[in-house]
This record gives sequence, C-alpha cells and structure tokens, in this order.
Amino acid sequence: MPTPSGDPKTDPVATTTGAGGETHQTAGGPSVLTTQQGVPVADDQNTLRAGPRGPALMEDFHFREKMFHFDHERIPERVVHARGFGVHGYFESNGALASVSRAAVFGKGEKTPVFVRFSTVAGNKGSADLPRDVRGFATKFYTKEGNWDLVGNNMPVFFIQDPIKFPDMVHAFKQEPDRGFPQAATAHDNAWDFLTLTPESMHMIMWVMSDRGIPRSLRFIEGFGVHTFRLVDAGGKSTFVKFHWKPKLGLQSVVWNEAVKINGADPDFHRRDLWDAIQAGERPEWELGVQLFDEAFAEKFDFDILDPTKLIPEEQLPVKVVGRMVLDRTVDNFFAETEQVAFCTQNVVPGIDFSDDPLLQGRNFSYLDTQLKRLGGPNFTHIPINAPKCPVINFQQDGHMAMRNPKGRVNYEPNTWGDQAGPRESPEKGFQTFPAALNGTKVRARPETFADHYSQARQFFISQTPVEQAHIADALIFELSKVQRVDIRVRMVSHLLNIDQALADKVAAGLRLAEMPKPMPAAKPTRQDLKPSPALSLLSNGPKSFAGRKVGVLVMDGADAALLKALAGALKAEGATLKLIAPEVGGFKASDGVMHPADEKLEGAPSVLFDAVVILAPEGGAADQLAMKPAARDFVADALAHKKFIGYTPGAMPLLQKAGAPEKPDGGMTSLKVAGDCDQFVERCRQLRFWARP
Ligand code: HEM
Repeated sequence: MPTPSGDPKTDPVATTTGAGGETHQTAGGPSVLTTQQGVPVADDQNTLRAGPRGPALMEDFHFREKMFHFDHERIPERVVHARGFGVHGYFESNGALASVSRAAVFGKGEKTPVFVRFSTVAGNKGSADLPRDVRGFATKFYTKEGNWDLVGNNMPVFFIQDPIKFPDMVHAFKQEPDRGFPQAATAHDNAWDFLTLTPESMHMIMWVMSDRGIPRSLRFIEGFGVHTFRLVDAGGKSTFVKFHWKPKLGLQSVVWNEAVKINGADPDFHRRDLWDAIQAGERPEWELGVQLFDEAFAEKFDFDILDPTKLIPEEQLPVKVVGRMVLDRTVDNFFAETEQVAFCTQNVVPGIDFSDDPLLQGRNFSYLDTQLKRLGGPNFTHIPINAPKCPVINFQQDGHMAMRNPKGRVNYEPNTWGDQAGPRESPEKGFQTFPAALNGTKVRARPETFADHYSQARQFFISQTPVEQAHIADALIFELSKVQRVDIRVRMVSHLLNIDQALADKVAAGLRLAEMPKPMPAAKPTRQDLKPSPALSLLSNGPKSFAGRKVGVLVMDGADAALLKALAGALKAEGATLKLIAPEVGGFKASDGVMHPADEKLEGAPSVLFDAVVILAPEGGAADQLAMKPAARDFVADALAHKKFIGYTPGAMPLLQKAGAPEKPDGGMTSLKVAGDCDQFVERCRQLRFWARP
C-alpha cells in the first residue's frame, strides 16, 4: 500500500514497499522516470519475470536498455594524462600583445572564456593525485576566431627531443607490462632504464625530482607552453614566443613523506582542493606571461630554441605579462566536461603559429589521432565542451553522432547556388601559415645543436636553495632505490657526475654504491659558466601571504572559545581557511559551553592535509587523554617532521611532547594565549614552513 507523501515540498516522493521488501518511490513532485525512448517507467526495482521466482523474460525492454547503456558507460581513458580535473574561467588580455599578434584573444580588454584541465601524466584515471610526476596544465581558449589550445605542463622542458620516442617513453614510465604495476610511479627499472639511455632527459629529470613534481595545490603551480611558438601580427611579421602561467598565490609544494601520506589519506587531494576553493568563492588566478624573441636572439642564444629540453632563463629574457586568467566555475558534470574535453596543440588561431620544434610537430599529429579513438568518431567538436563559441560553418558532414547537420542542398564549394551557396574562404580573416623559408635534404638526424644534455640540468640544480637541492638528491635516492638492477642505478649516477659532483656523491652514498662510476661520456661537455637563475627556484618564489592556505585546528571539549574566534578572524583576514578537527565529527563543546560541529574527525584529517596546524586544548588532562590516540600523536609528529608552523595552547603541551616536540618550543611553534597571538601565528605562517627545524 502506498504511504502518504506528506508535504510535497519536503517529501515529494511517495514511498511504498514491494512484496519482497524493496523500496518503490513513485513520482509525486519529481518528474516521471522514462526510458531513453521517453516511455514512462512503472517499476524500476524488478525485472520482468515468468512468475515472481521465475526466469527473466527477453521482452523486458526497459531492463535490457538500462543494462546495455550501463555496459557502455566507459570510454577509453587518455593514453597519458588520464587523471585530470577541469574547471571553467576566463582570460582577460591587457593588450600588451596586440601589436605582436593579430589574434583576437590578445586585443586590449578582450575577455575570453577558458576551460582548464590539470592532470598527472603517468597514472591511470583512478590513481592518486600526488605521485611524483609532471602536472599537465591545458587551457582551451574559446576565442572569437576559434579555439586556441595551450596544452602545457608545470615544467618548461620535456624528456625527449623527438616525438618518435614518445611511445617508448610512455611505455617505460607506465606500469611494467608483465605485472601491471607500479601504478603512477616512475620509481621502477623500466623508467630509469629508458631515462638513463636518453641523456637528453637529464634536464627534465632535475625538474621532476625537484619539489615541482609534488605540488601542494593546483592553484600553486606554474604552467609552461614548453615549445617555441610563433606570434604573427596584422602585417604578417613573426615573433617567437614561449608561454608562461604564473600563479597569483605563489608556488608551493609538499615534501615527499607528506605526499606519500596524502595519497593514502585523500587520493583526491588536488581535485578536492580546487573544487572546495572555487565552491567557497575563491578565484584562483594566473598571469599569462610571454618571452618574445626574434631570429637574431635565437641565433645568439646558447641553445637551440627548437629544442624542447631547453628553456630560456628569465633573467636573460624577462617574462612580459600579457593578461590574466581567473578560474571561477566548477563543472556541472565531470564526464561531459573534464573527461570529454579534447585539447590539441594544432588548435591555433590566426596570429598564433608553430615553430619547427620537432616535438611540437609530432604532438600536432598525436592528439587528434588519439581523440578519434577516445571519443569514438570525428564529431567530438560537436560536444559542448569542445565546440567553439564562435560560428562554425563548413561542408564537413555526417559521421558517428553528428549533432550539427546543416540544412539545404549544397555541401561543397566552389558552387554556384547563389544565396544558398554557404560559406567561402577568406584570405584576410583566415588563418595564414607563416611563410617560413625552408630548405634541406630529407634525413633522419638529430641536429648537433641539440647535443648539450647537461648544461641546463646543472644550471637548474645550482639555481636551487640548499633545501631544494637536498630534496632533489633524496628524490633520486628514493626512485633509484626502487630500481632493482644495480647497473641502472650506477648509470644514473654516472650521468649525475656530468651535472654536479656533490649531487652525484650524495646519491651514490644514499644508494651505497660499491664504487663511484666514471662520468657518462657526453656528446658535449657540461658548461660551467651558466649563471644560477633565481627564477627556477620554487622556494625563492613562494607567496608573500598565507592566502589560499588551510589550517587544521585540532580541538577538544573545553577549547578556548575566545582564541578560536580570534584565530578564525585572523585567518579570514589573511584569506586562509580554517578546518575544525575533533575526536568526534559531531563536534565539541567550547569553553563558553557552545557546541561547534567539526569539519572532520581526527582519524580522517591527518595534519598532512593542512599547511599549518593549531592544537587548542584546555588546561587539565584533555591533551593527555587525546595523546592516547595514535592519530593525535601522528597529527603533531607529522606537522613537526614536515616543518609546519604549529600554534598551541599551554594545555596542548602534553600532546606535543608525547609526539616529540622539543622541550623548548622552536621558532616554528607559536604559543597561543591571547587573541593577539593568533595574528602573530598567521604572520609566521606566511613563510609556509619552518625549514630551520632539524
Ligand atoms: C611527442 C610528444 C608528445 C606526444 C606525442 C603527446 C601525446 C599526448 C596524448 C596522446 C595525449 C592524450 C590526449 C587525449 O586523449 O585527449 C596527451 C595529453 C596531454 N599532453 Fe601530451 N604529448 C607529448 C608531449 C607533451 C608535452 C611536451 C606537453 C607539455 C607541454 C604535453 C602536455 C599534455 C597535456 C597537458 C595533456 C592532457 C590534456 C588534457 O588535459 O586533456 N604533452 N599528450
């Protein structure tokens, strides 16, 4: 018997229980469930059977359609960059490029909608967010003259110089084919076997082993177009360009021990962070910067500007800001947008063109090709996330899932159908390939100008602070320790000898190599004269404020209500957020007797998820009691080990000490007694980490 639905606003669904105890909700307020054919469905709980206990009947078109559709829900994941997270926003040009490129997107004040997908590279779609890996940073600009895709990474160089090596590289990085693991990790024999036989990868290896490989948030990463592109002005003049994204919130990474724990505590750490930030009204912002240069600069430059394993130091060629990108909207549907978006390096618009970088030319083939398979046919530009937001008129037709089907008789040109004739080419408005002069014989050869594999790797290394250099050494030791074949470990150390002797010594000692190998024979000797480039250090380019960061506040019954209020105020003023963590998610009773709900239960919110932590414990035995819980001790011990800033009330001392805090609090620990102490704590947090802690 149906039970009454009650108030249609609060209970719009009538609920009944079937003979077998199953729940039926029948349409009251909500719309009627239908099949894909629009036929209303009477019962979605039971298949059609020959008697209640009898076999299923073929006639059950509703069951068969539902199951058929479910069976086909999956599409192939991307062959690389499978795990990603996309958000919407806009790009606003400041006009600084208007005289250099005719692209409408660079007009002064021009506002262009964008969709950005961040990704990891090696892991499968369901892998964790924090492997040591490159991060993809792909932007689709829906310009008035068509879609421009800037398909970049968070590192300005790449592993290989020729696209013919891409399949080998990806095979070597991903799971080994016999065993199907490791997942989302280059810490295995195949990856390092390939890398150590590919000396051109040494510069990129330095980047990936640096803290850039384990970012704290997608909001705190840079992006790079990597290749040299061309900009072409209204008069047809070409200027070479390298693209840079600079995050307004500054750069920040986690430490490796933290990354390992975050992957367990919250495998969705990065996507959740971005989702939460935008949902909470934050608007992550990047400046788009360019390095512009001409043939004369290219001739003089130390390296070949077509070599994607090299960068142009910012000190040598400053980055000019040409606009800003603001991300302000999460997707409505993950599959429709993030999964189905198709970026492609060959999506350029009039005013933006390619260089002869061989890797770029290879990419121009690969993306479109893979998307045909991934999205199931040639009409994926009809999917809303891929469709340009400007008129699209041509004579391409039909194919699987064609959604844009023109009316009329004419589907070719030239034609003589008068006002039914359809679109025509436009030499003035249309994309014109830059008429670069070419000559040469057909060869399969690598230019000699690509042969210096170590100088910029060294330059990157010597540009890092001592803390960052130590992290690079530790990362190499970690990765190579997972490599089982000793000869591969040795080979890597012999490469490191061409980069930096101290680094090679440290890694060799960390691996406990029996003896130091000879340096790897080099196609070109490492240049010792390249100056450090401070722009390459992440720690030297951190944020000036604590905005956008998150503090985990461990609270228990009796926590000082006034301090909590002051802390919340100080963090809000800084633009940072506060999360309350309590032994029970139901909340805690503060000193003023008010019950506060917690955001997280202690066991589900380890301190690795936060940028700084606070322990608000009342005087008395509460902290002692809490210290019995491993999660509470780990909360503090990890915060100490990861050199985080820690605020604490005197009542928290027993917990701090049981977790290994020094007798005398160090400079990263702030005692919170009165409201003003909270301001001091937040001020200290701006440094992000107390690196001086041993
Ligand atoms: C020869 C070199 C390369 C080849 C053949 C290649 C190929 C691919 C392929 C096949 C995909 C999957 C595309 C899809 O299914 O939609 C992909 C994704 C991607 N690639 Fe590359 N790639 C290369 C180098 C690079 C470089 C140098 C960068 C950075 C500058 C890069 C950045 C990306 C990004 C960000 C994505 C993910 C796009 C998304 O979010 O959908 N790739 N690449």
